[in-house]
Amino acid sequence: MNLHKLISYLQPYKTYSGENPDISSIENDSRNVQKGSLFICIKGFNVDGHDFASLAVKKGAAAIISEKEMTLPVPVIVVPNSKRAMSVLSDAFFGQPSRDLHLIGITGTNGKTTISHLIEKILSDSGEKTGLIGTMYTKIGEKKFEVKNTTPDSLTLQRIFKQMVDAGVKKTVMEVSSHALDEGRTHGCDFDIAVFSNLTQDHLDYHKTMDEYKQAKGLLFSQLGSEYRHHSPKFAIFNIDDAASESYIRATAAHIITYGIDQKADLQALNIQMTPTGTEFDLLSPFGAHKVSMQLIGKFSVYNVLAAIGAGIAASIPVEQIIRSIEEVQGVSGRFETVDAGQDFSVIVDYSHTPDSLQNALTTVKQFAEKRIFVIIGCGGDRDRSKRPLMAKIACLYSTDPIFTSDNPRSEDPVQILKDMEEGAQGNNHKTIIDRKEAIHYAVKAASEGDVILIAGKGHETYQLIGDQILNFDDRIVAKEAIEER
Ligand SMILES: CC(=O)N[C@H]1[C@@H](OP(=O)(O)OP(=O)(O)OC[C@H]2O[C@@H](n3ccc(=O)[nH]c3=O)[C@H](O)[C@@H]2O)O[C@H](CO)[C@@H](O)[C@@H]1O[C@H](C)C(=O)N[C@@H](C)C(=O)N[C@H](CCC(=O)O)C(=O)O
Ligand SMILES: Nc1ncnc2c1ncn2[C@@H]1O[C@H](COP(=O)(O)OP(=O)(O)OP(=O)(O)O)[C@@H](O)[C@H]1O
Ligand SMILES: N[C@H](CCC[C@H](N)C(=O)O)C(=O)O
Ligand SMILES: [Mg+2]
Repeated sequence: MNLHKLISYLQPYKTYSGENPDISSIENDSRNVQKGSLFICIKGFNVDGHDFASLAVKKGAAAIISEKEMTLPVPVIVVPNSKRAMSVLSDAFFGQPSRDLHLIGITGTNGKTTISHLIEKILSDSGEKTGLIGTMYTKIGEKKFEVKNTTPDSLTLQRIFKQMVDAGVKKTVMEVSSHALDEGRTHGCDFDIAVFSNLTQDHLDYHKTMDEYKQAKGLLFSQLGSEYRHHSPKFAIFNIDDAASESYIRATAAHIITYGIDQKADLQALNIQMTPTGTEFDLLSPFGAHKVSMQLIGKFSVYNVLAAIGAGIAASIPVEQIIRSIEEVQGVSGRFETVDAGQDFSVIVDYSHTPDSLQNALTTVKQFAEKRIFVIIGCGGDRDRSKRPLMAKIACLYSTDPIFTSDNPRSEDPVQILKDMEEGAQGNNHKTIIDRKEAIHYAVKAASEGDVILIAGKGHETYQLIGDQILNFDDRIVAKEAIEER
C-alpha cells in the first residue's frame, strides 16, 4: 500500500500530497524497521519512540508518524495521538482482517483466560478452525505463539488477525484487558460478541479508581456496533449478578444475553452441587432445562461456564452441543490445577492474583478440605499496591496456615512488598518466607493427610521476575520436587 492511500484512512477529510513511497511494513519499534517501513513513534512508559525516529530513517524507514514536527529526509505525518493512529493504520494496512473473522472479546477482572479457552473448545468442536489471543499465548489453529501482553498492541493484534485469516481461521476468541481498552489497542477490531465476566479490584496502579477501571471495561460494550454483518447479529453477554453489568447493558446497542446464579437470567444455574469429580448444576435457558455435569470446580467456574454457554448460543451453536463440549473440559493450565505426586494431601496451583479470585479459590478449597488449608501467596511488584493488604487479609481469614512469600517482585524490593501485605494480616497464624521455593517446600513438609495447599498467584507462569532477572520458576514443578523430596 502506498503512503497516500494509508493516510486517507487516518485523515478522511484531509489529503496528504507529499511524497508517496510504497510502505512495506508498519513498525513501532526501531529495532524492527526495514527498508520501506512506516515507523510510528509511540511515547511509552519507559522511553519515547520519537527519540528513535532518525535511527529508523537510517535503517530505511520510508515515512514517520509522529506527535510532533521533526525535520527528517522522509515524510513526517503529525498526528495528535500516535497510539490511536497506529490502530487505524494497522487495521487498514492488513486489510481490516477482523472483519473477516467472527470475533469474540472477553473482558472482566477474573476469568478471561478460562472463559476464552472454554469458548475456543466449543467453537472448535463445532468444526471451525479457531484462533485465540490471551494471557498464555496466541493460538492459530493448533499452533501456539509466545506473547508479551494479554491483549497485544494494535499493530501486533492486526498482524495476528491477518495471519489468522490467511491460515483459514473463521472464529477468534480474545481476552480484552482494561489496559487495552483504555489505550485503544482494540480500536478497529470488529467484535461480533463481547463477554463480561466480573468487576472487582485490580490494576488501580493504572486506572487509579474503581470507577475509571469500570469505565475502561465498559468500552468493549459501548464500542460494539449494532450493525448486522453477513446477517449475523452482534451480542453482548453479561453476568447479571455483577452490579457493573447494569451500566454496560445501557451502553451497548448489541443484543443482550444475561447469565447468573443468584438472580434470574437468560442463562441461570440452579441446584449447584460439588461432586468428587467436579460440579453439577441445572441450566435454565430459553431452550429449556438441561443438566450440566462438568469437571471444573467452584461457583466461579459455574459463572465462567455460563459465560461460555452464552457466547456459544450467540455463535448459533445448539445448547446440547455446547454442554457436551463443556463437559469434556478438564481444566485450564494453572487454573485450579492439581499437582499429584502420590501424596496424601492436595496441592493446587491457581492463578488467583486479585483479592476476589483468592477469596473464591479459598472458599472453593474450604468446601472439600478435611483439615488444614495452607495458602502460599505473594503480590506482584510494579502492580496495584492497594490489593496487597487485602489479599493478605483474605489469606489469613480463609486458611489455617497462610504463608506470605514473593510473587514477581519485578523492580520492587520484595521485603517492601511483604511489608505492604503484612498491613492486612489478621491474627497471628501467618508466616513470612521471602523465597517462594522455600515457602513451597515448607508447606509440603508441614502438610499431613487430608490437608490442602493452595499455591496462588502464578498459575501457568514458568518464570519468576526478580529485578531485571527472568528466573526459571514453575509452581507445579517446584511443588512436585518438594513432594518427592519428602
Ligand atoms: C505499562 C504498559 O502497558 N507497557 C506496555 C508498553 O510498553 P512501554 O510503554 O513501556 O514501551 P516503551 O519500552 O516505553 O517503548 C515506547 C516505544 O518505543 C519503542 N522503542 C523502544 C526501544 C527502542 O530501541 N526502539 C523503539 O522504537 C517501543 O517499541 C515503543 O513503541 O507497550 C508495550 C508494547 O505494546 C507493551 O508490551 C507494554 O506492556 C508491558 C509488558 C506490561 O506489563 N503491560 C501491562 C501493564 C499490561 O498491559 N497488562 C494488560 C493486562 C493484564 C491482565 O490481564 O491483567 C495486558 O493486556 O497485558
Ligand atoms: N469467574 C471468576 N470469578 C472470580 N474468580 C475467578 C473466576 N474465574 C477464575 N477466577 C480466579 O481467577 C484466576 C485467574 O483466572 P483467569 O486466568 O481465567 O482470569 P483472567 O481474567 O484471564 O486473569 P488475567 O487478567 O490475569 O489474565 C483463577 O486462577 C481463579 O482463581
Ligand atoms: N496480568 C496480570 C498478571 C499478574 C500475575 C502475577 N503473578 C503478578 O506478577 O502480579 C498483571 O500483569 O497484573
Ligand atoms: Mg488472562
